[in-house]
Amino acid sequence: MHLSEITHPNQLHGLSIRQLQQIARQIRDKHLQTVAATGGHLGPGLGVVELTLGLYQTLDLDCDKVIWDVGHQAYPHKLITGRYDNFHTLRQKDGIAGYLKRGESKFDHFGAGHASTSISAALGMALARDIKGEKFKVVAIIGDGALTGGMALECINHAGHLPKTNLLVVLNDNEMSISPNVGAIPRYLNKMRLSPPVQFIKDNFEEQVKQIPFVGESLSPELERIKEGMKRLAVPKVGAVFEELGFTYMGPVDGHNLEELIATFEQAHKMTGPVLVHVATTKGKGYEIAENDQVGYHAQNPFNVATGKAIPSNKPKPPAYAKVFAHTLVKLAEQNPKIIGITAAMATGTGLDKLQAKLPDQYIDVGIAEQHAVTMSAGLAAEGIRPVVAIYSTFLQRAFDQIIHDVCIQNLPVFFCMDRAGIVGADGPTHQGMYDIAYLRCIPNIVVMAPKDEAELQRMVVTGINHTSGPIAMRTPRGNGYGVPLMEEGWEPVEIGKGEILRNGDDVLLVGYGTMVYPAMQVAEILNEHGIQATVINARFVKPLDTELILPLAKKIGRVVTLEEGCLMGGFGSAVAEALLDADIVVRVKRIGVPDVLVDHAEPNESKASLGLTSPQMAETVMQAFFSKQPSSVV
Ligand SMILES: Cc1ncc(C[n+]2csc(CCOP(=O)(O)OP(=O)(O)O)c2C)c(N)n1
Ligand SMILES: CC(=O)[C@@H](O)[C@H](O)COP(=O)(O)O
Ligand SMILES: [Mg+2]
Repeated sequence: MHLSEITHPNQLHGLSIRQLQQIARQIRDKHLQTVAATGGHLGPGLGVVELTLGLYQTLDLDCDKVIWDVGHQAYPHKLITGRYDNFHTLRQKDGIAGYLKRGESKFDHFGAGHASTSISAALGMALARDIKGEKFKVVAIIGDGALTGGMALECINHAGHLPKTNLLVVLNDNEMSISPNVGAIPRYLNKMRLSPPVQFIKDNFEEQVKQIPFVGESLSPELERIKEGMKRLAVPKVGAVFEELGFTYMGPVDGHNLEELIATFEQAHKMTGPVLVHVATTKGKGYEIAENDQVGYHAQNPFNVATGKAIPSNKPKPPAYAKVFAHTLVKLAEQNPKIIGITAAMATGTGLDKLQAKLPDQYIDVGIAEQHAVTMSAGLAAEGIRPVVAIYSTFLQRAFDQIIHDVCIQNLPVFFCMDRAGIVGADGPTHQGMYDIAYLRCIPNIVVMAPKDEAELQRMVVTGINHTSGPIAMRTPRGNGYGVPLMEEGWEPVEIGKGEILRNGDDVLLVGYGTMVYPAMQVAEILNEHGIQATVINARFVKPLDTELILPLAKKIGRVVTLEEGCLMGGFGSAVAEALLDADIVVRVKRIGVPDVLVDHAEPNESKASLGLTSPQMAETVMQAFFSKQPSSVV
């Protein structure tokens, strides 16, 4: 059977190991060719091909439920659940999503994107099953990185207390998060992977049994079961933590050995209560370039399969915001040992790997633990350290209470640097940085700001580190800056609460925030072509808003447009409208931003066009709102 003929995972039932190995080869090839063409997550999925096939052969996916943690590794799952034919649309507008999505397939039992949710979701389904008196199996598949997330441990604590609730947790242990995994849990897992008793049993057991006179050969069919039993004898040393927490621990299992995987899962399904099968895999398995650079091939832009090199873009790009941020942070940290950069398992994405390389003593990776990162930073700040918490806008959502409870109520100087704020593109609705303006500006004591470009970013980093005594947050977008001239050092801080006028005009006031400032200037140019003159303000701060600058101009001009790359509900435009209301200034206000919708995966510019956020579209919006121009087709 060829992979392309599989539209239902139950078609794996009855296939021989050889047939499964053949399908595994086809999955790897399809996975590699597709990601090389579209970009996406490579290493994670290549590492779970046998795990997926082995597990699914032991399940009945007409009733059993599988919940993948994060879901970035679930491309093999997608390929055997009816999405082979349109897999080439991966992560493209209206195409296959990069994570599981309940609306995309009946086999996507639970969506994700953010880590550490799978066991909780699976336990919920298992409890529902038992309440309804149904009998399906529920399996959570979680990576060793995701296991460092608090939610996963909260659920292990809960599930381990439910000896009658059947739940299988498959731990996909490849010793990697995006970067090498960190913390005591991965260290413990590694000890289990390498534990002498298990190693001995794996390496010598079969040979030893076969040499037993008379019975040796006849035991072969039972070997797997006996071996598993022997390993369980070793369990007091191996898997003790999970056993003590109420789970039956099995493993570690070779995650690329189909026979071992199938035998183990079949054993696991016979057990009652919570069971954890520890599977040892290699991230990027089967593509040597990815195996040798597991960090670099966690995710990739389109690349050449033969060389592994990214497909060169036709024009050189300005530096990424993350790179500029990291350079500035390192420069400031070199002058002040109290500056500590903190990441939650996103060293490469935030650029903090540069700080780690240059000043390792001023760098902390807490694992996938955003809540812990924030409250730990509050502790650091309470003792006079300057913590710089670099967490993506979307992942910082995890720590909303910690920001209030541990940082802002205590008015501690923690600097939140939120990369990937705004529309991120292919990662889709779970990763869009839509809500940070709204979720931060409502908290007392915090300063909230956004640079108009990468040069202002450098100035704001200085402000955030050296010119505040309380909580402060800065948002920056995914991707590259505008290529504006950058200073190597000596950056002038921006004054808190102060915006700037970039252009004057009497017909309409355009107030831009962050990544919408340059577009606001483009809108002004388009309006100018229609004889409409705009004043453009770079607000710089949503909290405190520069009311001294904005309100008198609003009153004088009488027409106000706010522009933001974030949710309109409670966002920057709401802040300006509230300030006008509070000042009893009655003017017409048009807020431009992301309406109350989820923004699906697509190229950022495609998403902006869908949302009416391109500069021509925004100019049209302004003309329709204030200058009663008849709607025309916007090119
Ligand atoms: C809450 C949260 N923080 C950070 C991320 C970014 N992220 C995506 S995958 C990943 C590493 C996951 O490691 P693991 O679970 O071991 O899966 P692997 O990539 O090794 O297969 C991280 C940190 C995320 N998805 N969710
Ligand atoms: C799966 C996950 O959450 C990360 O790998 C994320 O996709 C990284 O996003 P960036 O590519 O924007 O760093
Ligand atoms: Mg991992």
